[in-house]
Amino acid sequence: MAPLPISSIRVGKIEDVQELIKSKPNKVPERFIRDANERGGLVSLKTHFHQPIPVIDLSELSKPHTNDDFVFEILKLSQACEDWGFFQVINHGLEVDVVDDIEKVAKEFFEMPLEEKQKYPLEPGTVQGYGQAFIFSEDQKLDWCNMFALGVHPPSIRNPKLWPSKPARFSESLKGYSKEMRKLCKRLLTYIAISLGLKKERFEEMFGEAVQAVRMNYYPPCSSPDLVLGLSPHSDGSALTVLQQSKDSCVGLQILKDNTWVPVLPLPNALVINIGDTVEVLTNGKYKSVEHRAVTNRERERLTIVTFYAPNYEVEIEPMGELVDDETNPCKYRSYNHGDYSYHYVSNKLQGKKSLDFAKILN
Ligand SMILES: COC(=O)C(/C=C/C1=C(C)CCCC1(C)C)=C/O[C@H]1C=C(C)C(=O)O1
Ligand SMILES: O=C(O)CCC(=O)C(=O)O
Ligand SMILES: [Fe+2]
Repeated sequence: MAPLPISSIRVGKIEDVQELIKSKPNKVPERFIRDANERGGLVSLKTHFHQPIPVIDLSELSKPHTNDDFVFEILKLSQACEDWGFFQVINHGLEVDVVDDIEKVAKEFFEMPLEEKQKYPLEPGTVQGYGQAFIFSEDQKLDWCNMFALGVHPPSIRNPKLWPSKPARFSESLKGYSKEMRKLCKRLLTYIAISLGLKKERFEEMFGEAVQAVRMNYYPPCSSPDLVLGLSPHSDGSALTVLQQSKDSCVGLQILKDNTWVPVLPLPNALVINIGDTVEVLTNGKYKSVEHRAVTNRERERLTIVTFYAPNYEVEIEPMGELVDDETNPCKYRSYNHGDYSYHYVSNKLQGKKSLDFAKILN
């Protein structure tokens, strides 16, 4: 995936949010203040009383496929993917140490002095390094977030200059974590295949050597959370995304359902999974990538660690034949190369589900 021509991109000064709040400004700088139509929006209050995002128990899915519990959980999974595009998984079997450790090193990374973090800069037009991605003009609003993103797998997408030497355990920890996340994504894709009535290896066989990237998002507290956004609304370009929220995380992630922003309440030891654009295309829209965003908190910081899992850049993507029917369910997306989609995705600002227009067949 070729980088964008950096010289043509003028992004103006991108202030580091952690540094900004150290000076305790009495007003949020203009560049972070969202237009009225982007702020707040309708937020569902229902979630304050019950938990609407489906919860999938992976221990039920470890049972023999003929077991009623397995079948019941697969049905729940299929409903979750169809109706929400999001679900949380519990009893995922990930070692506590692996999960805790990445959180610790990520925290240590963001707590380092700015000069240290700036040794790994995210250059305009790229998506790896420390800073803000998806900024393409001087008047584009900024997210109330510092992020650090790295390509992890295959090793050819790694930029070794951006893998930090401090904290000392960072690289080891990230490699160990990514290995476990890769296993989890492969496992989830087998269940998703089964839930669609496909053979369980269907996605893996198609994906080749899957691309995997990690993005660590650090949202400092904001004195006027209603004026800013932690992360702009978007859907993920991946096939599947796994989001880990730090132990003491407050609510921050919101998903757009029926025109309402629904907060995702963090569950202890759970991971949030969402369907990315690639699975939406492969399933001909049966499972949808859902628009989501992050909001900030007046008093509390928030840290999330996000894994994007996607097909190899060489792979041709199109709705799977099994899920298309010329009469009853015609093909809604054209065929394209996943490397081209990745390039398209990272070359445009985050703007809801706009990226997918790349693939939609418009009638
Ligand atoms: C800041 O980065 C992102 O939010 C992001 C980028 C992911 C990537 C890297 C950090 C390294 C190279 C590969 C890749 C583009 C995946 C979001 O990624 C989405 C977009 C696509 C496409 C995807 O698969 O995940
Ligand atoms: O931090 C969050 O809650 C959301 C992160 C996210 O959507 C992303 O990094 O793609
Ligand atoms: Fe996302």
